[in-house]
Order: sequence, then C-alpha cells, then structure tokens
Amino acid sequence: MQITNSKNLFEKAQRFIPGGVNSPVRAFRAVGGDPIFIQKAEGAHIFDEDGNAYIELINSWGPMILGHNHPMIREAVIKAMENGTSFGAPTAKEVEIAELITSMVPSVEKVRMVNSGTEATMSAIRVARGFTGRDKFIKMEGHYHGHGDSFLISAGSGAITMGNPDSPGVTKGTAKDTLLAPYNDLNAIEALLAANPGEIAAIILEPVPGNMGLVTPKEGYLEGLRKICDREGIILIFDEVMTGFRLAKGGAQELFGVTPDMTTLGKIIGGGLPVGAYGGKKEIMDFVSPAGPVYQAGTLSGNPIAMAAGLTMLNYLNEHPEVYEALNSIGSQIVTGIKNSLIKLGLNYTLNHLGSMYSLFFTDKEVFDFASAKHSNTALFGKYFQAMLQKGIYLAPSQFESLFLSTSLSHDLIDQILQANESALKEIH
Ligand SMILES: Cc1ncc(COP(=O)(O)O)c(C=O)c1O
Ligand SMILES: N[C@H](C=O)CCC(=O)O
Repeated sequence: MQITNSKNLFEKAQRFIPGGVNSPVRAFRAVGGDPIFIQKAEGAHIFDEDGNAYIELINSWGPMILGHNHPMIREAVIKAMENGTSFGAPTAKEVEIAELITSMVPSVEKVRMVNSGTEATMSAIRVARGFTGRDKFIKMEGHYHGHGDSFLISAGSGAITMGNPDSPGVTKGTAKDTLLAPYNDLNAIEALLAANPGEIAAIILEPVPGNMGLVTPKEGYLEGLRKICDREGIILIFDEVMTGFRLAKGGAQELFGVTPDMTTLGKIIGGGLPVGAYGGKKEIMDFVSPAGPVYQAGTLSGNPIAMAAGLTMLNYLNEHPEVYEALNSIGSQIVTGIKNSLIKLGLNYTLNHLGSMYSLFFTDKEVFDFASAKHSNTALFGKYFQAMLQKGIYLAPSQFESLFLSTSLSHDLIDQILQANESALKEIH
C-alpha cells in the first residue's frame, strides 16, 4: 500500500503542530508507522490522501453510529447553515434538543449544552462540588474523562497510550482532590470513603469504560455504587460520552437500569460536530448559572449547526429502536467471527464486547480493570494493527481504546473484516 502523500503531510505537520496531530492517539506512536491522513469518509469507509480506501471501526471515536457522511445529517447541516453559523443567543433548536435528551436519558431532567466531552465532565464536577460543598471526588483508574486537569490522573485513552497517565502540569493541589479506585471494586470505594469521611462530592466513572479498551461492569457493581452514593449523599456521575445513545437510546444507564444523579454526554449528541452536554436532576442542575451560583458558560455553546446535526441524529435514534437491534447484531457477528478464528488458530486472547463496542486484548487473562488491561502485549497489538491496516481495515491505533461499529457494516463488509482479522492473527504469530 502506497502512503506517500500521508507521509509527506505528516512530515510537514510535525513542523507546525505538536507531534504533527491535534489529538495524540492519531499519531500512531503506539502502533508504529506513519499516520494516515484522511481526505473523506462515506458510510463504513474512509479514504486517505493517497486514494486508499479502508473499512474503519472507529467512526470518529463513536459519533458516526449510522456511518460516515450520512445524507440526513449532511442535509440538516447545510440547511442550518443557510441561516447563519453562530448567534451567541438562544435558539428554538436548543430547547428542542434539550427536551429530547431529557426524554431519552433517564437521569437527565435538565441539560446544558457545551462544546466537547471535556467541558461536560469539568462542568459536572464543578456543579457536584458546588451542590455538595465538598472538594474531593473519586475517579476510576484507567477511565478517561477528557483533558481537564483533575482528570489527568491515572487516565486512560491517549494518556496511557502515550505513557503519561499522570500528566505533568497538573498541580499537586489539584491532584490531591482526585481520589482513585480500581474499576469493578466496591471495597476500594468503601475504603476511600472511610479515609475521607464527609469529604467526597462525587463519584465519576464511565459505566462501561472504553478508554482502557472495552471493559464491562461486574454484576451488581453499578447498583452498588448507586447504593453507596445514596447512603453518603454523594453525586453519582455517569460519563456516557462514549456509551450515551450507543449502548441503548438512553445509554448504559438504561441498559443496566441504574440511574445516576448526573450524566455527561458527547460524540453522538453532536452527530459528528463538536458538542458535549451535562445534565441531571433538576435540583442539581438548577445550581448552574444563571439559575444558581455555579458558573459555566460558552461562546459557541448550543451552536445552531451543531444543534441541527445533533437533533437530527437523536430524533432518528429515538424514532428507530431497530438501530440498536442492528448494532447488536453486527457486534455479535463480528465478535463471534473473531472468537471462531481465535479457536481455530489456538489463540486464547480476551475479547470484551457489549453491543456495538468491543476490544481484543492480547492477553489470556480476564480484563476487568486498568491493572488487568495493562497485562496486554501492546507490541503484539501494534503488529496486529499494522497487519489489519495493510488489509484495508482501520482500527483504533491503541490497545487502550474500544472499537465502535456503525449500522453501515453490511454482511459483505463484516466478512471482509473477519477474513482480514484471521489472516492478520496468523501473520503475527
Ligand atoms: C468517556 C469520555 N469522556 C470524556 C471524553 C472527552 O471528550 P472530548 O474528546 O470531546 O473532549 C471522552 C473522549 O475523548 C470520553 O471517551
Ligand atoms: N478515547 C478518546 C475519546 O474517546 C480518543 C479520542 C482522542 O483522544 O482523540
């Protein structure tokens, strides 16, 4: 495969952009080789600057749940643009999308739109602190909540991929208020509570983490967190930036039947445009300015183009529950195929899967938290990634990411993915 134009672009990019990319994982450092520069995307495919086509399983890290460049979203964006690109003032669409989100996501009675998942989680923690009058919060090791200072401690995603789970630049003062617990371990939470009585404002987690690779909650874990938070007056925050509108129309909280006090959203909510949101119980959200004292604002928040894209996407998902059946079926077909190949090749790797998200970990041990995810052979993952790329399948360039499937994967494309997977696994062993 020839990637001369991508190579030249990367060389130039490194002169003007740190590391040549605007988000670290894209640089391919964890998997070797040069990143592919993308020119366009359509359905299940992306096309690079050298004219190569790839079936891709990232879908812009989640948002493109119906596939790339969906005509419905494209038309909504074009139509909205005819009226102007930003007003910095309230619009009817903001009200419409807020009402829709509250009807879809069980925990959300009121919602504030922001521009990214990072803004959503930073704001949610501030509101939880303001509401409870407490400073500390608990985060899970290996979970990623964007790049706000207080979250870049034992952070997953690009932070662990680049080997910087605790980022320099985060002050000791900030870090001391972020308490860490292993995911899937209620005893660890109880120990933190005992050591910090009455001091914890919130527990924030990805209910189904995708940022240390995909990991699923043990039975009773989310319910256990709910009980602990009720007992201690702690705000339970589900970061559903990845899982919201993906695992079910109401996210992981609908799927598992556990309702947090606050929820953070992103990705799908913007239909591929830069959007995030945070919401929750009325009495908590009414602490947000100008209803309440906790300040949070945004020049481009509720941007009319982004709202048009998001509203179109959410309306479609709301009215078409069969999307989730299709996604689950595509997920099962792919995962079953990979499992069959692993058995055939005598390999015993761990395959975590839920709905339209999955991760193949290069370890034979169960992966249920950050420590177990780190048992994976990341060098072998890099070889697997490159072998798949050569066969025209573009995976997330890190072991510590989930893959995201879209409804645009036909039977033929699934077959191509599975054939590539089996021959890639053969090649690297
Ligand atoms: C669970 C989760 N929370 C928050 C974020 C941050 O979102 P953004 O990249 O839009 O700032 C991400 C992704 O980056 C995420 O996966
Ligand atoms: N895991 C991150 C978001 O979900 C990946 C996106 C990025 O770091 O660019």
